[in-house]
Amino acid sequence: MKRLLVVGGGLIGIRHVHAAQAHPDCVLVGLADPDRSINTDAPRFDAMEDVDCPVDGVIIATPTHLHTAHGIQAAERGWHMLIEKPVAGTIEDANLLGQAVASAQVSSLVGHHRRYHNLVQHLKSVLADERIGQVITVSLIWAMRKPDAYFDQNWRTSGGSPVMINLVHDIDLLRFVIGEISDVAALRGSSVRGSTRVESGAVALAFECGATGTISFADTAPSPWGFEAGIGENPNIGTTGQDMMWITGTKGAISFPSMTLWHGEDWGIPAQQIPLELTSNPGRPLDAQLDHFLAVMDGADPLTDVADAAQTLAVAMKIEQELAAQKNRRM
Ligand SMILES: NC(=O)C1=CN([C@@H]2O[C@H](COP(=O)(O)OP(=O)(O)OC[C@H]3O[C@@H](n4cnc5c(N)ncnc54)[C@H](OP(=O)(O)O)[C@@H]3O)[C@@H](O)[C@H]2O)C=CC1
Ligand SMILES: O=C1CO[C@H](CO)[C@@H](O)[C@@H]1O
Repeated sequence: MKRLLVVGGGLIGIRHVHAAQAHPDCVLVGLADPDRSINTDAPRFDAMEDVDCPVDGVIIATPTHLHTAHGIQAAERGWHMLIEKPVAGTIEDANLLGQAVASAQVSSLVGHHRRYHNLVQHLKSVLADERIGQVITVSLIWAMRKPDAYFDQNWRTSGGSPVMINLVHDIDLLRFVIGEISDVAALRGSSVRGSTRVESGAVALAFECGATGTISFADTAPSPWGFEAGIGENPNIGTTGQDMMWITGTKGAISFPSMTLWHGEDWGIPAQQIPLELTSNPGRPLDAQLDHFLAVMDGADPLTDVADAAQTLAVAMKIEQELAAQKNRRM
């Protein structure tokens, strides 16, 4: 039975608390968070430093800029760690964390939980099996309207760019199913809320395999299109079941998450829809991620560790830097 600690009990941390409490192979030793108003029956600590009981692994779900400090502390105490995404607030911080993990010889896993969704894994194998030939293009939309309160007087007020909070998931998804990203360019959208942070924009991507892609994103536009809306994986976000990603290749195309597969020839012949057998969903990605974290603590290879997640972060940071250098476009 693995002893788990959760640090940070906000929007995602409390979901980790519930997942750990429900898991038969681990016991939650506590939640460390200074906010005593959090509604939980887990044993409480005000800070990670106060934890005085044995711990095997920690889930770090604090604001992004604190991941490195908490991760280094965990490594020094010999605890394996699951760190929420993005792995750190800067590349320098990610490298420091990577060094601490390596020198303490503990395992790390980063919370890019979409990798555990069975449809994502199915898409990865469809592309790897070249069911659409060689990937040529990908178009992805992530657009939702987050409530104003989400950004009100907290760490997201100025640091809450959807690139670091949300696109980092999409970037990781693209790396996972298509391959490494070699180049990016980005344009900043208009500010609707009047904030200084990025709110929306457009990104162009080049992949090492030769494919190119685009991402349109906004946290100011209520829309049916986005991973969470399409998949229904986040209890706070309404599900529409609509596609949010369209991939073309030399032999056909596929849209996601409907996994609608098309085969085509030349322009005179309409593309044909090909039935694809889908396996039933084995469970929620956050639970599957926890299963994997427990295995990683026993020596399994992590699906994405600090070093791998730092590559996703590097792409997000490059986009963020390009956008930060541009003025808000006016409506
Ligand atoms: N994988 C996923 O689907 C998701 C991942 N995330 C990631 O998780 C992280 C947290 O995001 P989110 O849950 O939205 O943020 P929240 O602000 O909702 O939660 C963060 C919590 O950490 C607490 N906290 C702050 N400082 C400390 C500290 N030193 N020690 C212990 N606890 C502390 C905060 O307390 P207080 O409010 O009092 O400051 C708050 O309760 C981010 O990196 C984010 O990108 C977020 C959402 C979903
Ligand atoms: O990491 C995340 C943070 O923002 C979104 C909404 O709060 C989540 O769905 C997402 O997975």
